[in-house]
Amino acid sequence: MTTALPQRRSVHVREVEDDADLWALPPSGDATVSWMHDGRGMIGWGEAARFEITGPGQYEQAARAWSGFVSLLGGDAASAVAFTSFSFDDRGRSVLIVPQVLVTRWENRNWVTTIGPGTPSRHTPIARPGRVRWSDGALPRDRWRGAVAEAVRRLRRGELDKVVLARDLLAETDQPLDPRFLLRELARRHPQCWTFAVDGLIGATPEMLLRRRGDQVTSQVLAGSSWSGDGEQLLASQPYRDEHDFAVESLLTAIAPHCADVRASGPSVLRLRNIAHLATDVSATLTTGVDLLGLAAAVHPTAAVGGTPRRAAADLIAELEDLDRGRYAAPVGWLDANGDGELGLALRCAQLSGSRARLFAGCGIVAESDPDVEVRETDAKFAAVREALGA
Ligand SMILES: C=C(O[C@H]1C=CC=C(C(=O)O)[C@@H]1O)C(=O)O
Repeated sequence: MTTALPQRRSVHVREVEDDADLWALPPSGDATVSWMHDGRGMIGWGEAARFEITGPGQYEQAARAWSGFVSLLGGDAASAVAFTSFSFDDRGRSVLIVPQVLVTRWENRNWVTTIGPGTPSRHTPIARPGRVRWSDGALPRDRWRGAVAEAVRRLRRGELDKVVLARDLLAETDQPLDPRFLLRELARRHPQCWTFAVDGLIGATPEMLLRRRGDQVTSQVLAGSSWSGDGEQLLASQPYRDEHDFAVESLLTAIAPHCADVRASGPSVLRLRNIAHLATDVSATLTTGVDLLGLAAAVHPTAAVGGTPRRAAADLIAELEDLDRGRYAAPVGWLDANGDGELGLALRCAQLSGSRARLFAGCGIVAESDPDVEVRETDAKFAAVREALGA
């Protein structure tokens, strides 16, 4: 684990009357973090602390790092928040960032929390990316279609029940990418989604993996998608319902040891700008006192991003996908000093680096899946970031 954890820090909270463009508040795109949903949420900048975590046990390592920082803050910890984004698996790097300045917007009121003295930095205007050039990622479209066809063969042979395969797409822009630009465009187009930014991973995810408030846990499982029509046809399709049920079942099984009074209601249809999903709402009461990160360790990867059985799906993904998922499709969000917070799945997102963006999109595959339909489903999922980049 690498850490930037300076001396004891103090926290200041004040309310500001300001309905300025929230996305223009960070002085630059670098080190901007966000978690916004329908005009509410948090945006921050600067780093009061940063933890980078690698290897096995990333959730436990992150929990230790965060509780160490919280005890350093002492009585001030109540208003501190960390933004986090996990690696999809143990091979990657997870990150936990405590912003120096945090603006929380709720019911049209803004609170600003500052940790430490804050370093004044020059404000740069939000920059547009200019022209965008597109190229293939790890697998060109037709080879990825072939990978899906092979997965379907294995599913039909009964080797597993469901697998989620993903592909990437590369964008190169005239100007260095400004995360604030992409965030603003995503938030404008996808108010129902959580517009997130952590360490250059930027997106607008529709999927709330886990929300913990005291002993209450909620989740909304998404799986089974349609980009045409109003999505009602998903409810009538047994393969889509099966694809969905595997994802719900994986979440329910993983939280069961920690919870009582588990309720699942669905599926219903969640209609988004470019796509519709089957959605099931889950709520439960915690009985073991496990914190948000402990729950994430238990549930990730659900079959919305991995598959069923989990081990067989992981093996098939490694064999067929040919992709480093990085932090795509893993938990992303925020946590507080009480172990409460929200973690979505990092979907409809891109990893930014200078003038380059790597976009990710995946699909749940079952024995009845049609590879051509799955390719078009990834196109519909890429559209969230593609449209925002091209704005
Ligand atoms: C893996 C992705 O979506 C998941 C979430 C909703 C619907 C999904 C689907 O229908 O395949 C996926 O399980 C993605 O957007 O990259």
